[in-house]
Amino acid sequence: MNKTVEVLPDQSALVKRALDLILSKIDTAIQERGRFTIALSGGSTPKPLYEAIANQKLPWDKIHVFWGDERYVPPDHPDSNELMARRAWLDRVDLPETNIHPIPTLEADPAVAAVKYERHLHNFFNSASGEFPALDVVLLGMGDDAHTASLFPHTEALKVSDRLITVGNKDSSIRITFTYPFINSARSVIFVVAGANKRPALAQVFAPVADDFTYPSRLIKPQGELWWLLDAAAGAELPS
Ligand SMILES: O=C(O)[C@H](O)[C@@H](O)[C@H](O)[C@H](O)COP(=O)(O)O
Repeated sequence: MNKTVEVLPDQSALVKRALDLILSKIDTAIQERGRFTIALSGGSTPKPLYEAIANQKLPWDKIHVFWGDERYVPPDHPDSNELMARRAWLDRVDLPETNIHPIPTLEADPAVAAVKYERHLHNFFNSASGEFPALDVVLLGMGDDAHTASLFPHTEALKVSDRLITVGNKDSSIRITFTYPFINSARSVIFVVAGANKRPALAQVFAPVADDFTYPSRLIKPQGELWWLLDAAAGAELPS
């Protein structure tokens, strides 16, 4: 694992750095493999980043967008990560609809939706059950409880290591999420974290010893690149 931690002076510098890093990953992926694959995170932090990506001139037909997690709500629900990304980015560019791979959230049983998404991923990457295909980038946020994607502290989703996709939960609200081994199969995992409220969780995630199930972002140890992009409010107290 090749880990890089960068603390940027403020949120706009954080967004600019994340944009530049993602643009470089897009160039490399398209040069090397003819396409770029990214899994998006939800929440509030990435919205300005998605808006900034939408302002770029990019080979949209070579870019494929997935989601690393999703709230189990219809795609037109205000809490939907898909809706946020479409409004901030995808609806504003000529990215073909066939390049947008949302997590299904209309099945009565979320477990069926998880299996469907996993099957879709295996078909897209031409991988077999039991294999963990590598996306070019998995973009992650981190909650103030050190959760990432929808891998929340002390939940069953943290124990799933033989699937790509599983059902998660934040208290009683159901989520669909990448498993931590699938996140770790990415070529690059990029955390974008802002705000002083994230400091205590970051201290635990970066501590030499702490419980992974209490601080799930500690489980993210990709064999590829691990980037932590933080604003000063979040990263000020981290040991350099
Ligand atoms: O569905 C979600 O909410 C996200 O995928 C989640 O993992 C998010 O990244 C963190 O909760 C941080 O959220 P903020 O960026 O809003 O702090």
